Amino acid sequence: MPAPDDHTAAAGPSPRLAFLGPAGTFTEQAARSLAPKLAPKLATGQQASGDQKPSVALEPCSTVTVALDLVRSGEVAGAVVPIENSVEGSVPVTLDELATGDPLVIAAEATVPIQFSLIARPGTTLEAITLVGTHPHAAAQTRKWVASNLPQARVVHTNSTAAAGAGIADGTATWDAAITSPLAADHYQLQTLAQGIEDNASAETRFVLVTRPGAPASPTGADKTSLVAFIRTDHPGLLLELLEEFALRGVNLSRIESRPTGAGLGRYCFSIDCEGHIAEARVGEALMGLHRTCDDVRFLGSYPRADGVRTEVEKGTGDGDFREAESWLASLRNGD
Ligand SMILES: O=C(O)C(=O)C[C@]1(C(=O)O)C=C[C@@H](O)C=C1
Repeated sequence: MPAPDDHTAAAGPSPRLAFLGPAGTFTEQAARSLAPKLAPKLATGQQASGDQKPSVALEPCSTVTVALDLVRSGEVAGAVVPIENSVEGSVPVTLDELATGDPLVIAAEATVPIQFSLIARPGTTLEAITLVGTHPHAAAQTRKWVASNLPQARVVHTNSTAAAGAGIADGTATWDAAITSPLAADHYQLQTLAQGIEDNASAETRFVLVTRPGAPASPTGADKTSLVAFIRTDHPGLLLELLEEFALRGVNLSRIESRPTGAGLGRYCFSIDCEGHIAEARVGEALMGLHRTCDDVRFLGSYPRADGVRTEVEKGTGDGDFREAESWLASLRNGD
């Protein structure tokens, strides 16, 4: 179990929220914004009147796997982990952890704009840097800047961006500089050698709040549903059939990607986000269709979209349309 940082620790009965740490990760920023969703009454870090502790205690973890295992074992109420970056794509470890092991669900999502800084011990010059530490997603998002400004340097991957900064601060790092969030420089008392070094200035990462399974929050009209479909047998048109379950019911997909199941070469599952809530008929019917035709469907939660964009319900696919069609069918069956 990682030691909580002093700025995040809290004693007593506060619910605990794990996140990919250490302090200063982008995930910590997301965890702070998602914490109120775990304990809706009080926000993280907000001191209640008198001596009361912050409502949610943030628990930095060394990896996504460690954070999610703490949720599975019940040691924490939830975990915030990165799932998708607008430049580098999905975070495979998160998709795979959610697709396997004891079931977990997504309760909420948040997006964080991503800007990177190059940080090092005070006095370090760009010319002196031969090794740079950072998270693989951050390395991919700063590749061009590093090639132009640190052509002599090699990049080594760390568990998170802040872990690379922490390593320099505590003297355990083999690297001379770290690519981190701008906040990490202050936290680890390192010097910012360059800021805004991201190759794409509008990059953002989506983070999810993961909990043990429970009833999803009520529909808001601007929701997303996540699931993993494990196919039965590979055959021509399989992906088309899967997509048809959604298309026929007017359900728009916001993400679909195949991931290996680990059972052998060519054995894949599909990780899917679609617009809408499982409580809505068209989404429920699409899931039932998948349930009938797939080997297994893992429901990963229905939760409000971070961007608040309301789902456009196509004509003929609203809950009322499904109800009307059902009563029409019943009347035919009853001979009315
Ligand atoms: O290392 C961090 O600071 C993280 O929060 C992880 C993470 C990621 O997994 O993509 C988050 C956002 C950035 O894209 C880089 C790294």
